[in-house]
Amino acid sequence: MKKQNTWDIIKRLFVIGMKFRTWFIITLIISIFLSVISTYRPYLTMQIVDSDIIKLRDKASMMKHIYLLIALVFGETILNFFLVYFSNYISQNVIRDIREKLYHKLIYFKTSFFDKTPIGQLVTRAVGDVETISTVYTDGFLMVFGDILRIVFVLVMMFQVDVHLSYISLAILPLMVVITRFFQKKLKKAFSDERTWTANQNSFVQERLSGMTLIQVFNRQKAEFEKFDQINITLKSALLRTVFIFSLFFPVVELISSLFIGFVLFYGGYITISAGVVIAFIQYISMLIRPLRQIADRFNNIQRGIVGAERVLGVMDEDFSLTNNGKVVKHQFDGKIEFKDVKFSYDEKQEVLKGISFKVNPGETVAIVGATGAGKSTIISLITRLYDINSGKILLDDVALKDYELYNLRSHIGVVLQDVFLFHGSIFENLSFGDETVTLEKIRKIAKEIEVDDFIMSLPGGYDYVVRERGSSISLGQRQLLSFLRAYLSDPKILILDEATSSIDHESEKLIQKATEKITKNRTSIIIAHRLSTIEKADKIIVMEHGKIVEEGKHMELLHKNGYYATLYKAQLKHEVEESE
Ligand SMILES: Nc1ncnc2c1ncn2[C@@H]1O[C@H](COP(=O)(O)OP(=O)(O)OP(=O)(O)O)[C@@H](O)[C@H]1O
Repeated sequence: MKKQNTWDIIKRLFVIGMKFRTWFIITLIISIFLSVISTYRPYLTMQIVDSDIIKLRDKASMMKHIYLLIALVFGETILNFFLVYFSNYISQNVIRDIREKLYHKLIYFKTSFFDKTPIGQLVTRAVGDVETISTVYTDGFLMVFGDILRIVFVLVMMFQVDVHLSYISLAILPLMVVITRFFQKKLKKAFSDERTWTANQNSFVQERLSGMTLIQVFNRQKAEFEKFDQINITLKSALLRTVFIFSLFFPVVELISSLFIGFVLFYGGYITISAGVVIAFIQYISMLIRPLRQIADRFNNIQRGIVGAERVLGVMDEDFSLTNNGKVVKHQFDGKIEFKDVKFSYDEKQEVLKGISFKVNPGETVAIVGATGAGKSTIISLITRLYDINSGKILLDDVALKDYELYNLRSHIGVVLQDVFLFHGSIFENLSFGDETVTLEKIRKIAKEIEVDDFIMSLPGGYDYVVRERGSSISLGQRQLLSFLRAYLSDPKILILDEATSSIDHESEKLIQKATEKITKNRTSIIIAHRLSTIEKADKIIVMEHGKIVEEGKHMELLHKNGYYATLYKAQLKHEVEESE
């Protein structure tokens, strides 16, 4: 993430906020009115005390001024309400926009970005950090403008009331500026630490909650708790540092304010200034300190918002989306796939595919087998263009994969991934997956074809049955069946099936076998095979080892060869026999 200049961030946030310029202007006008009204109040009080009460003893004039004072107080209250409401209205709209843009950006990022970035960190960016940006608007531009305006008006009024006292009071300004700057610097670092450790904690908790079963079966609760505790302690220290700075700042400001008021009282008594002037000045000093302190306070919040904005804008500035320069758009594919000397690595360290070449003719079913880590699933990721290859060529119907428009390409490929992912929601929602053209009737028709309708209907509520997060409320086999149905629904020309390695119950296994036969018919299918039945019936078997193809052919041919495949097959067969005993 690039480091950004604070002013650049402020400028960018200002530009984003300008979308709501009408509200900005309305709030600005309210702010001006408020400054005028509030600074006129002490002046009026002075008039009531000095002129109406002490000098003239004019009851009628006093009542007139008191009514005006009451009107001003009410007016101020109403305007304050609108000021707070409108500035929050602007900020909530702005952050809604930012959230939308960020999420939009994220869902188009390429897979490698998510490989490298902890999900918890992204959750912090998308939720917590965005939230802090709102303070830039609620406490930011408009409020600071209002505060500055109030300071100017207060100074003008002070000079109207008493020039000498005004000069004395002016000394407060540089003092406050120095103190504020000092605390501000300390706070910037504290905020940054605070956000970093919040993100760390989020990522840790998110990951551990996802892997809770693992933690529990391995009895790692204590060790994991200790790790969490360590992060928690650091986060607490970071938060306490912020609190410490704040706790010191406010009493110091209060102290200065009290000292100045005391001095005005002393000076007023000493050179016998009128009571009204003293009363007005006491109010003016508070009115001067309040915006000064608020500005400091607001700057702190703005600072926090800017730190958040820096992180959020940083993610938004990154361009991690997969290049989609392909122009070829097809409505119909034959389904011929060809790999020509494809080399690929996830990172610079290790080449995962070391020159893979094979061909799948339209309508064929090809099984890919090999030991774990051989690179089988990687082939799937490359066909679906989750990653781009380093060298070589992948052709689909004789056109290079990257020459196809990406979303058009993916719309013709159906995928059943090894790790079936279901979202929290009904079975129907999981199957239609946001495609509004998919109706329940259509789903049921297809489900019947691959014989999974009965199983779905046997769940409480049938297609309305709500699957818990990640599909944890249904069995692995059932999840796979749903995943089959999801892939089959779009009637893809190419089907890619990454069979789960984990064994599943006999009933689901049978259903999956039947479904596989059905859905691979009349379409090009690539199956990362772990089951013997799939392997035997395949038109071709590709055997992989350490990122290379070591054998290729039909089941019987490969068995007769008595090479790597035969060894793998026999090992699997033995395993299956042992399991069934
Ligand atoms: N996202 C990733 N980032 C970095 N390396 C990866 C990533 N995914 C896989 N690898 C590495 O690439 C190699 C091939 O992995 P791949 O998942 O393709 O193997 P596989 O043959 O499908 O294994 P399995 O049968 O266990 O699924 C492995 O060494 C693995 O560690």
